[in-house]
Amino acid sequence: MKAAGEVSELRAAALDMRPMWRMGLLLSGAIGLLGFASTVYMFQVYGRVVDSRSVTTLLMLTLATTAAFAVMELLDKLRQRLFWAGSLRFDLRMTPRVYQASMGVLASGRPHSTSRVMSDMRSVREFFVNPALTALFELPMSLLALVLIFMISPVLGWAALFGGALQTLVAWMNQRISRAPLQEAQRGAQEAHRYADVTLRNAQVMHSMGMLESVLRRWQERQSRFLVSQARASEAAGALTAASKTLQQLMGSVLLGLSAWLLLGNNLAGGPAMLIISSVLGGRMLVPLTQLVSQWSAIVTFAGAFTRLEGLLREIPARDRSMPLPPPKGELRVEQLHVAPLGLQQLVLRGLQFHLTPGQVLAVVGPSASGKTSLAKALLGAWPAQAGKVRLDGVDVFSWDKDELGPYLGYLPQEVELIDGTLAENIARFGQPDALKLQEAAALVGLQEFIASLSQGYDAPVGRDGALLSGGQRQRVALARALYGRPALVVLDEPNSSLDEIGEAALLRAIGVLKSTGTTFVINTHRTGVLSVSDRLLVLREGAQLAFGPTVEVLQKLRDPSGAGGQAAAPATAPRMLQGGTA
Ligand SMILES: Nc1ncnc2c1ncn2[C@@H]1O[C@H](COP(=O)(O)OP(=O)(O)OP(=O)(O)O)[C@@H](O)[C@H]1O
Repeated sequence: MKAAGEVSELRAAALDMRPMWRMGLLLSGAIGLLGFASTVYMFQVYGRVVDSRSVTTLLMLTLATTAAFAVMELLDKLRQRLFWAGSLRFDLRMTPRVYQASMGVLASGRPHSTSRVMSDMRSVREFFVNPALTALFELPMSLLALVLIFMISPVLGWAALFGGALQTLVAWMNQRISRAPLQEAQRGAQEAHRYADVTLRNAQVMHSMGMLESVLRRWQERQSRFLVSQARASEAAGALTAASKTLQQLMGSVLLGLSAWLLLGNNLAGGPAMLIISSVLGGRMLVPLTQLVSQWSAIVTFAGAFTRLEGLLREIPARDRSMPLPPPKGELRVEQLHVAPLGLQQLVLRGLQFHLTPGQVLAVVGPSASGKTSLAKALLGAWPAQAGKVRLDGVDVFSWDKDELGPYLGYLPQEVELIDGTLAENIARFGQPDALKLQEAAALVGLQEFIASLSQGYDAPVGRDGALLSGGQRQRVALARALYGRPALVVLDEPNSSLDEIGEAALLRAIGVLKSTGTTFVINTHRTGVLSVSDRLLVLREGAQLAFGPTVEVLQKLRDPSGAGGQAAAPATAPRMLQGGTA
């Protein structure tokens, strides 16, 4: 929860641009004042020129007014540029942070649309250059116009104020009427977006199993729901936008009529010129309000996007970069760890407690859904602990800055994800590839021959999601990425699921090599091969720690809880235990 009075990151970023807002206000003031040039011109023509009948005066006044309009145009362009630059600055500052938060939610496995988040970011960025924002900056000029009308005649002033109140009422009604359909349209858009995202990710499965048509039908249903509510929302907002424009025009005529009436009764100071001036001022006064009404859907879209982004950033807080920590050595301590998936309350791990020294290999076993992947996510700091801690060299991994900690961690997820790019880029985690480290990682997982056989070698593309590689090759590349640079802690989630015998032998060899140089391993597995290189064994069941200790001892205990059996029989129990049995 956000503490009372605490400013959200987005608001803070906008507030940090105070000089730009101030300049925007100043420019809007100047533009607004110059906008009165036509009124002044009119006043002067009716007064000075008509009285003096001087063509020179008329010419000079015309020139001065034209110059005023030229300057106004220039200032308007300047203001546009200022807000464009502001939107760019805001975007450059906040997009990486929003992207990181979005990735954080994605990593948690929750349904989430990054493209929706990016479209929210675009809505916020584009609001900087929306006429509604300019209208907000021009509101002080409305006030000035009102004061001038009051100065001409209080009767006109009150009439203008009444018009302003009516226009505000229209804006309020607009907000009331269009809020629900606009929100519904936004929700619909979000749902259609998310659905499109998910289906795009699963295009291969859909295509090969002929699911395309039914999926398309479902998407169309969502899309048409969104389009209908959008049309409803625009219709609701549109009706009042027309009313607001009519009101603005009517205002000019009402003030003109009232001024004429005042003039007939000799109650209008300034004479006939004031007829036109008050009418023009009345119209001008309502311009920003009309603009706000006509841009209402943009305002609602902006507000919705802003609130959603604030929620996202609150959920995935920025990590503290203030104190760089020394590189970890790989001492892993898990203390009374309770974990729930990111954003949820339901615990999937309860009370885990173990300790690994640098260079130790831990095998984590347990039946499906016992919490192995959840533990991997918690160890990497992707899921926060609800209670307890995961400490790497004594430091809580969740609060450790990911960019700082990342190079010291290796992770092979259960579902291998490669990124469109070259082999070198993927293995080197898209950083500046180091030739020696690349070769070492490739050799460790037995990939060097395959890479040498490629005409482009390390520069060969892997394709989208690694589509140009076989399943086993993808897993080896991902494994090489996890081992690149000899991280202090490597977490492997089912590393041998797509490996053949040679691949598995290479994996066990790689673990042996890096273990001897101090890398700590945590390996989730359903297969027994890994047990031959593991020092410790953790058995999970339904999110709880069933056993932890030296591999042979745990196996022994599981086989013979009374402690009567011999050690030699232990490995034979492994296959059953990996399926979820305890003996
Ligand atoms: N993102 C999530 N949201 C909600 N529940 C989740 C999420 N991820 C996992 N779970 C739940 O957490 C529990 C443990 O899942 P986990 O993936 O950690 O098991 P596992 O031991 O790795 O299973 P497997 O061997 O099948 O991969 C399951 O009951 C699962 O439903």
